[in-house]
Order: sequence, then C-alpha cells, then structure tokens
Amino acid sequence: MNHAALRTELHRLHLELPKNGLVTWTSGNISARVPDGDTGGMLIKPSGVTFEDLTPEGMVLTDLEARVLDSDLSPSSDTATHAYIYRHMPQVGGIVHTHSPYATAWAANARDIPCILTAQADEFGGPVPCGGFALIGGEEIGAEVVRVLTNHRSPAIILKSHGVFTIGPTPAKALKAAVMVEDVARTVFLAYQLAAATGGSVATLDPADIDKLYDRYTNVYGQRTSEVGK
Ligand SMILES: O=C(CO)[C@@H](O)[C@H](O)COP(=O)(O)O
Repeated sequence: MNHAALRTELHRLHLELPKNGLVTWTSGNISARVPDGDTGGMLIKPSGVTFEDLTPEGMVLTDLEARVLDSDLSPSSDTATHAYIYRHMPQVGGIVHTHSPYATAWAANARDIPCILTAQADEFGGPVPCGGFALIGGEEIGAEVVRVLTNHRSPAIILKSHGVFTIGPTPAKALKAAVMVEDVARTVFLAYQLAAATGGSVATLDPADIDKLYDRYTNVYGQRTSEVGK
C-alpha cells in the first residue's frame, strides 16, 4: 500500500476505535509503517484531536526516530514509543494503543489476563501478558512492549496502570487484536465475578490444548486468501 492509500486506511481504522468502544474522547492512537520504497518512516495520529476531526491528510508522517517529516500538527504523544517498536520489530507493520476499559482494569491490577477461553487461545496463544509501568512521552513504553512481546505469541500487551498496545503485520491486524483483547478481558472478568458470586471456580486451559487451538486458528481457520475475511 502506498503512502496516500495508507493515510486513508489509517483514518478509516481510527474511526473503528470509538465504534468498538475502545477509546474515550481523544485517547488512543494507531500508526502504520510506511514502506521504504515509498517515503519510509511511519504515519501516526496527530495528538489530542477528536476522532470526528481526524482526516487522512492530518495523519502525521515521521521517520523512525520520531522526527516529523511533513506536518504542522504535533504527532501523538506515543510517537517515540511507536517508532521504537518499528525499529526493533521489523515484522510489525501496524500498532494500536487504547485504554479499553476491561483490559485496562486488568492492567490497573498489574495482572496478566489468564487464558480460560478458546477465543483467547486462538488469538493470543495463551495469557495476555502485563508489562511494567512506564511514563508517557519517550521510548520507555516501547522498550517494555518490545521486551515482553519479542518471541511471544500474543500480539497484545497490557501495561501496568496504563492500557493496551497491540501489534500486527498490518494496522488492520493490530486493530483486530485490540478489539479481541477487550472482548476477552471483559468475558474473563465476568467469568471470575460469576465464580466469586456462586462459589464456583474458573479453570485455565491446559497448555497442550492452548497449543492445538492456536495452531488450528493460525493455520486452518478462515480463508486461505488475504482478500477475504481480513
Ligand atoms: O495514553 C496516552 C499516552 O500514552 C494516549 O492514548 C493519549 O490518551 C492520547 O494521546 P495522543 O495520541 O492524542 O497524543
């Protein structure tokens, strides 16, 4: 996808954040890696702009040192973090950050989201990991994302006292992981709440079953063409 088409795609994906209940007011952001053959670098949301005021042209182009290349708008507060992730994870083509409420509640408790659901084994290949706290504005959040997600099956991490970061080969795949992590965070929370209310208990999935589920979802589920079912 070229630079102009990526702007349009990135704008479209940002509108999915409020639609899916993942952000409030101006929180959250998405970026897309721009291919080297085009301009290189990345496109990212401008900081503090409401979702209804975002435009394709307003997406800010930066290099992978987080320097703005073509805009009068300030880029997202998380630009240095996104740039750090792209520099250290060459397979990543898109990054999403949200404060989606259930996943962020787990993050506020500094708890991994335990793997008790087949849908979670499918998408995340096990528990969703919780990383440590880092302040906003520099590369520290990115360093924590890279530290925890390198060689990890999960495309999502929750960060202590903050929120969610997801990665993917494309921004659309990273967005899917952001939608799915909120879905499992809510259901897992409800399952534990129901167990507490009824005196029951919740079993985590057997690691061997998680492996089988993850393998089926990764290699068999869905359509074999990238044009269908994105
Ligand atoms: O939590 C943070 C900073 O990590 C962000 O999600 C802000 O809430 C939105 O910041 P901008 O991307 O608009 O600068």
